[in-house]
Amino acid sequence: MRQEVSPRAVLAARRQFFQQGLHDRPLAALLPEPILRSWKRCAERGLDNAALPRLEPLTAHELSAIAERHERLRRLCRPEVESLYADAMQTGCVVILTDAEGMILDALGNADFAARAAQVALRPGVLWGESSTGTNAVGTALVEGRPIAVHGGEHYYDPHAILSCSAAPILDPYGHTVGALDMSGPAAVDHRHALGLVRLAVEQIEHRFFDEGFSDRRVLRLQADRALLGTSREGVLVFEDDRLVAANRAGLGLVGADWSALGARRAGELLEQLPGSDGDTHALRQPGGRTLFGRFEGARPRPQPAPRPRAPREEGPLLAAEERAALGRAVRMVAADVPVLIRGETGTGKEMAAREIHRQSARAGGPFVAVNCAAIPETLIESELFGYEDGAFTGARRQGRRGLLREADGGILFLDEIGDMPLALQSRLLRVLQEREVAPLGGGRPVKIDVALLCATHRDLRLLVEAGSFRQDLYFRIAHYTVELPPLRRLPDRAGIVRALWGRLVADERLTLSEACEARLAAYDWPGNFRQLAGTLKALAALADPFRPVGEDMLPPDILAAPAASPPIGTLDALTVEAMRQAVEACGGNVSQAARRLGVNRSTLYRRLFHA
Ligand SMILES: Nc1ncnc2c1ncn2[C@@H]1O[C@H](COP(=O)(O)OP(=O)(O)OP(=O)(O)O)[C@@H](O)[C@H]1O
Repeated sequence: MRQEVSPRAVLAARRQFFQQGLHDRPLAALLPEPILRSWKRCAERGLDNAALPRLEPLTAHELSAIAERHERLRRLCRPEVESLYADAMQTGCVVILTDAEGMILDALGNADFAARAAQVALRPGVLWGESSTGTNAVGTALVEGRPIAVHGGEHYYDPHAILSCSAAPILDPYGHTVGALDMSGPAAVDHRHALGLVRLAVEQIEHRFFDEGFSDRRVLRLQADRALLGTSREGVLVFEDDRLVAANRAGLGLVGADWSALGARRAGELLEQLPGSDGDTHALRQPGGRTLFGRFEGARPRPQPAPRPRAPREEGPLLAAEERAALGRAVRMVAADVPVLIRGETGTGKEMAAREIHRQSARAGGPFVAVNCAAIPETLIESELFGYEDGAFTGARRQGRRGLLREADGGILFLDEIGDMPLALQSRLLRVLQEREVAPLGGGRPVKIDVALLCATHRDLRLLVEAGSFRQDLYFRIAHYTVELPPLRRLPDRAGIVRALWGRLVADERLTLSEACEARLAAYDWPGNFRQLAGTLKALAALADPFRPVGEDMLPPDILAAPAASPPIGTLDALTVEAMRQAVEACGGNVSQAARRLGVNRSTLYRRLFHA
C-alpha cells in the first residue's frame, strides 16, 4: 500500500532536496522510498529540476516506424487500453502505452486534459524514461520494475507537478519488461483508484500473452480459489520437458518462486502434487496443508508453419566434432550391452544426447523410457521403476503396474540424475543389471528383460561414492564408458551455435539476429547452457519484428552486463549502426548530442536506429 503524502510534505521535501541539497534522512519521513530513490538517481545524472526537461519528440515518420515495431504489444494491450480509455474519459485522464524504454506509443483519453498534457509533452513520440524526463510514473516504474504512482510535486521536474500519474511495467512470459501502461490526470484531482486499475489491466495483458505461442508446451493453470481458475487472476506456469520455461507473476507467487526459476526448476520441485493430464481441474495438496486448484492444458499439435518456413529442420543435438565422435562410440557400447554414463552441467543436453544414441542404435525401433530420479518422490520411485502386483499396497491401482523397467523392454532406459537415486534402490537396480530380470513389488514372479541402460548426472559420482551416498559397485557397473558434455562456454564457435540454434528454433526466416546481438550471445557464459540459450532465443524471437534484426537492446540485462566480446567483423553497414547505438548509449540516451558527436543529423540517427 502506498503511503499517503500531503502536498505540504512534498513541498517541504522539495525544498530540502533541491534548495538545501539534503538528500537523506529527514526526507524519508516526507516521501515514499521509491520517489526518494528516483530523485537521487536523477540528481546523480545531473538533471536540473528547475529547467525544462530536454525533449526530442520523434517526427511523424519516426513515430509510425516505432509504432509498427511494437505492433504486437499494441495489439495485445488494445482491449485494456480501450476499457481504461472509457474510464479516463470520465475522470479527465489519459491512458498511455509505452515501450520498454518509456517511449510513448499511444495516448488516449479526455481531450481537455490531453491538450494540457501535451504542454508537458505527455504525448506519442516523446520519451518518458526516467533518465531523460526525471521522476515520473512510467520511467520510474520501468526502473523500479513495479507499479508506482507519482503525484504532483513528486515529479522531478517542476513543470510536471501539474500531473498525477500511475504506471505499471508489462512483463512478458519470460520475465522481460516489454512496456508500461499508465493513467495520468491533473494533479488537483484525486486519482486514488488509478494505480489499482492499471495494475489489473496489466495483469490481464500479461495473462493474454499465454494465448499465443505456447500450444506445443504443457501449460498449467493454477489458483488457490477455484472460482478464479480460467480468469486473468489465475497463475500460469509453462513446462517444456517437465521444466518451467515461462510463467506469469501470479503463477510464480503461488509456488513461491521468482523469475530465476525459469529454465531451472522442474514441475515436481515446484508443486508437491500435480494435476493429471486429463484437462480436468484437480485439487492439489501442497506443503502446510494448503490446497491449490489446477489443470493442465494438454499439449496441442504445433500451429501451422509460419509464412515462409525454412528448409526441413535438423533433428538431434548440435555437437562439436569431439562430442559427435563420443556419441558414435556410445552407440557401439550400447550394441555391446555396456551401460553408458553421460556427464555434464545442467542443460548441456544430456537427455538430448541419450535420445540421439537411441536414434542411432539398433534399438531405435524399441522404446526410449526416460526417468528423472531427482523429480520422482523417493516413496514413488521404487514402484515407478519396478512396478507392482495387483493390490500390492494400499492405494495401488487394482490391476497393478508393469513399471518403467519392463516398459523399456527391447529399448533403452535412461536414468537421468542417477546421483539422486536413494541408496536402497541402488541395490535393487544393481541386482536387475546383474540378473537381467525384474521382480515387481508385492512378491510377483521375476520377469526377464532386455534393456540397455544410459545414465546421466551433473554430479561427480566419484565424490558421492567417497561420501557414501552412491554405491561403489553400481558406479563401476554404470560408468564403464562416460561421455562428457562440455558446458556451452567451453565450446568452440559459439557464434555458429547461436546462429544454428536460432535457425532451428525460429521458423519465420524474416526474423534475424543482428551481428552485435549475436556477438553478445556468443560472449555470454550461459550457466544454464543450451537450455538457457534456447529459452533466450525463443524469447527474442517472440519479441522480434520481421525485417528488423534483433538488436542488443532486446537482450536481458544479465547478458548485457557481461563483458562483450571483441567487436564482430561485420558489414560496414552493421558496424555503422552499432557505432550509432554506442554513441547514443554513451550520451545517456540523448540522441541530439550523439548525433553531434557523430557528425550526422538527428533524423539520420533515428532513421538508421529504427530501421536497422
Ligand atoms: N546439443 C544441443 N543442441 C541443440 N539443442 C540442445 C542441445 N543440448 C540441449 N539442447 C536444448 O536444451 C534443452 C535441454 O536439454 P536436455 O534436457 O537434454 O539437457 P540436460 O543436460 O539433460 O539437462 P538437465 O541436467 O537439467 O536434466 C533441450 O530441450 C534442447 O532444446
